[in-house]
Amino acid sequence: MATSQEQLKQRAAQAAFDLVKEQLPKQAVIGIGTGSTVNYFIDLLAEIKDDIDAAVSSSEASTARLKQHGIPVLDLNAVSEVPIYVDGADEIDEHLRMVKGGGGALTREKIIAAVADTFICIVDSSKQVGRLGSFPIPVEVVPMARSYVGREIVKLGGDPVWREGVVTDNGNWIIDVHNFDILDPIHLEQQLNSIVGVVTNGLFAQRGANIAIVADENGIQTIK
Ligand SMILES: O=C[C@H](O)[C@H](O)[C@H](O)COP(=O)(O)O
Repeated sequence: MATSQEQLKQRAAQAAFDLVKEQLPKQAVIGIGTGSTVNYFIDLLAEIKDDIDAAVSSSEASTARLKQHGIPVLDLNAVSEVPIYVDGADEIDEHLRMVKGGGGALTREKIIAAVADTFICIVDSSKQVGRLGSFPIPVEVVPMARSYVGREIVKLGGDPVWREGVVTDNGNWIIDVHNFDILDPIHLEQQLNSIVGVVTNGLFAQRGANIAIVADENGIQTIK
């Protein structure tokens, strides 16, 4: 019987958990991303909650799940070192650059990723792409700038679609940008960031992952 996508996500989370158990220093703070794949990881992390100091979390949803398991969550401002950050992705390429933010958590994710020494990305193989951009690029905007940012995105060649009704944990809105032809993800990430009113965007190219754990039908592939 074919392995379901949920089973693959679970396997990727298990492989990351095994790696974290081996590599995370005792009583360290671990960075936790957001999404259905990371949820499996959080559930496993509960097994070693006494061996870690606490977590820093990229969303209210992950914070709630961590706390349900009795894992303390610290404000990032109280933390100077995050040795390992574990998160999923919507797309990942061979250089471990990613598109993230399908769940709207991109800004806090990018902040924790910036602090972390090692970013471990956990995905099922459907997230692997030759070129980023089939998944629309999420852009978090200050609400009053939505239309302006949309017009600027059109000038860059993208088709902006407002994710109407969604408010991020930071009180902002999301624009999903379709049809970008992404030849240089780092350049586009910078261009999007330089539009006034943009808080952050879901291209994780300047700071990609250090390790990708990819689960497919045949097992686990670890890419560094
Ligand atoms: O905002 C959400 C995050 O960037 C997620 O890490 C990403 O959308 C992948 O989520 P999932 O593991 O549910 O596919």
